[in-house]
Amino acid sequence: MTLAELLPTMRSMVQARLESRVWPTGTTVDAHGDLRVGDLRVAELANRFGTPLQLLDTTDVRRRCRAYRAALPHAEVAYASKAFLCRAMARLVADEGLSLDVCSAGELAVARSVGFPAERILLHGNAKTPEDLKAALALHVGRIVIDSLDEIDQLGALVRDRQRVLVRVAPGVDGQTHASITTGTDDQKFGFPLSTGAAAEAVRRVLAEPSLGLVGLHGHIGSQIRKVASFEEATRRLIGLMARIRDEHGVELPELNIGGGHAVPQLPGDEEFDLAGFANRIEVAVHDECHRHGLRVPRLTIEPGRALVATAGVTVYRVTAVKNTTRRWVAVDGGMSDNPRPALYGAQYAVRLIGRPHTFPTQPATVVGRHCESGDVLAREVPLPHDLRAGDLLAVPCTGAYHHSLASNYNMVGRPPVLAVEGGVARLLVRRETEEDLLRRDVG
Ligand SMILES: Cc1ncc(COP(=O)(O)O)c(C=O)c1O
Ligand SMILES: N[C@H](CCC[C@H](N)C(=O)O)C(=O)O
Repeated sequence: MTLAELLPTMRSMVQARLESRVWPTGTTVDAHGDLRVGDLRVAELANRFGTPLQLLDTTDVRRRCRAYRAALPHAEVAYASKAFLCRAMARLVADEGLSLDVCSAGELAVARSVGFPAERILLHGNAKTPEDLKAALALHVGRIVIDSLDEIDQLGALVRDRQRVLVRVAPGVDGQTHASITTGTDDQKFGFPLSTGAAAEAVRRVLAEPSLGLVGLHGHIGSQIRKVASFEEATRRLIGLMARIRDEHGVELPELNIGGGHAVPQLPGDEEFDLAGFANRIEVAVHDECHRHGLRVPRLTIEPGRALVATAGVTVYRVTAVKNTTRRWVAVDGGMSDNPRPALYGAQYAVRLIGRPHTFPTQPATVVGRHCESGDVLAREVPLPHDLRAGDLLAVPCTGAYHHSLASNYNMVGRPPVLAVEGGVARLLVRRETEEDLLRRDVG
């Protein structure tokens, strides 16, 4: 055996695979704190591309796309692009044979720029603007998901030929997640409640609009939902409404879209979402309910966002200051402008020192950002080495979904770059936002 052949084996002997569910598959770390993602040294990438840096392990994304398609071979899997979108991501999703859920003319523009098959695009949104609707119609997107009675009139007036639509229903199911990402209950802004008769009324109005072709119902009950039973219950309720539509209008709808929202582990001890159990129980629920009502089985669509990209993302920060006052505050060069989730949803993160060995015991630290808000906290009281100091690198896993897409320019800080890592090769997907970028929009 040559040395080159032996090297991978020798490396794997000293590198421990990070088994934790929050890192991209195959992430390793050695005794020197050398973290490798996509077979690349993260500390080296941080030095080369600067910090904060958002890494996306595209092998991990592909693996998850394939796992979803394999688990639900007869269903349509549409990636909820709000979780993270750029051209490379849209191309990857297209290559993997998934459909795409977009929410604005902007997201549509990204999809269009890479020639994403329009037939496989769904347009969502509770407040679609005329520009959103016109862009979707100009591109001939496959389906538009209607979210208000106003939209029925607005869309009806814009459509030239005929547009296939779904009606978004709030099925009255509480997925037991954070209130700000709960969308299945009656008292929130998305969709038409089932319980009040609003959904049935919306269906009547759509059917009366000759330019709209109603093909199905849609129900997305929220995000970071752990229990399969919540999806099952929503599915059963939506099929119940399909049966009533058949009875009242003589129309059997061919599509049922139950949205996304599958939880991902945020912290190392969190449970993994039971995808196989979900696939099995939803299939059974669909068949049972359809059989009970004498309905033909509709084609199922699901719309995972977070579940496809969250775990593929790792953010790297550099420590700018360590301050011991009431507690140990560790300040980094990013913060709520690249990750507003702790402030918005109380989201929790694991944090790891990388790039150097540490022999000291850990001690609780609160990792804060650089922004002018006391709520700019990335992780509260997490164990970090006792000797942590300015200049150190910290890696935060599970930052692939709703990080770059929720990022802002608060305090005129440019958004971080997104770097794809795959099989030892790094590829810049989105470059760092510069001061020049920020000033370009300021035309006054
Ligand atoms: C209509 C719709 N589908 C799917 C999703 C994806 O949710 P998640 O990323 O939790 O899977 C969302 C959330 O933004 C949504 O609003
Ligand atoms: N729009 C999604 C939730 C997005 C949650 C996301 N913004 C996050 O950071 O968790 C929904 O309606 O369920």
